[in-house]
Amino acid sequence: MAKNPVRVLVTGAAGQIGYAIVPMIARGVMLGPHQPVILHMLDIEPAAEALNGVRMELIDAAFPLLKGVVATTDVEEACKDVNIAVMVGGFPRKEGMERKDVMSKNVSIYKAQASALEKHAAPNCKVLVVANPANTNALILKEFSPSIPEKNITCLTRLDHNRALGQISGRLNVHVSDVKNVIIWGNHSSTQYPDVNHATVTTSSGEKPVREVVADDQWLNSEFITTVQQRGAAIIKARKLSSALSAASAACDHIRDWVLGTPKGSWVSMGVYSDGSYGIPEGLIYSFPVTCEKGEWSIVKGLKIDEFSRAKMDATAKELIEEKSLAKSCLN
Ligand SMILES: NC(=O)C1=CN([C@@H]2O[C@H](COP(=O)(O)OP(=O)(O)OC[C@H]3O[C@@H](n4cnc5c(N)ncnc54)[C@H](O)[C@@H]3O)[C@@H](O)[C@H]2O)C=CC1
Ligand SMILES: O=C([O-])CC(=O)C(=O)O
Repeated sequence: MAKNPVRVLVTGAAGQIGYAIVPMIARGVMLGPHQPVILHMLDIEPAAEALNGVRMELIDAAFPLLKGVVATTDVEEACKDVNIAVMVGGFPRKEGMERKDVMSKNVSIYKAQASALEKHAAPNCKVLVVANPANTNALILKEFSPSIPEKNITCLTRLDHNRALGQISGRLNVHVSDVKNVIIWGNHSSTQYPDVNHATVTTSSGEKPVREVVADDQWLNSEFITTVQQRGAAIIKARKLSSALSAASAACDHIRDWVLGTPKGSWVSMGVYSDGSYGIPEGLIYSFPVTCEKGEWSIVKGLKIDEFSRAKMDATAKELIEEKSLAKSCLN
């Protein structure tokens, strides 16, 4: 029997990430090759003509899975009955800025869009916030949409997770798919902590700890971490624009694994509402290792945390607490 289409909202759809992600969604990269979709695209009035151009291109691409397109500048219309909301709309940072520098512009957008989602989205809509500062925007969205279950509001740290996998696979000269279970802890910012202490690599003699195979703690504890933390800035420096194809691809990975499940024996990183696991204060959207099954994520429990990791996990939590109060002051 033909499956009912899933309605997927992309905000900021006329922007760079929007332009990269909508064809991925329409081709089944996000929800699988047998799941029809209806795309809802939102942007603001100055981008209306460009948004219409994207709509025309989607028609011209004749995607078999694409059963409809809503392209609008009306947030209420955009949110109507959506099952998945990918929140990309906002202002990207430019060279020399930290992600929290776009805070005042972006948190007010997330406050406003929270109520539209709450009123109009389908029950159990899954929300992924991509726009920066991603964790804090997601927290604001959560606070202003009290009827959306907190488990349904997440932010994107999968790009950082994938960047970490990329760095390890490059260093070991192995396929990226042979490396798994890195962790991004904390904020999607330069304080994030990319942790390889539980990561493994598949070798000809079986699965081995990444730390043992890399055999260079000095590199793993310094250059590897800063490369992942600063990768967004390096892309901005090179492209004069922030990451878009990798961000779009990571957003598809995030939703796909959340909806369809993570492979047995592996986890991914997602920014989720802290339940106090690993001593991280509740009331923050913090990136944890998670597994997903039947459309629900769960934090991987019981991993051993050494002193080095503890300090880094606490430092990024501290930054999120500061961002939270800065965000609240921007909204006053
Ligand atoms: N979490 C992550 O891993 C990543 C996050 N980002 C963030 O994603 C966001 C989007 O990046 P780009 O696509 O490169 O930016 P962009 O500037 O190309 O596109 C953003 C779009 O959002 C639209 N927009 C602005 N206000 C809006 C509103 N109130 N409602 C709907 N749409 C609105 C703009 O008109 C524009 O078309 C930025 O905040 C960027 O920093 C970027 C890369 C990775
Ligand atoms: O760095 C930025 O501002 C864009 C972003 O979030 C990333 O590439 O990780």
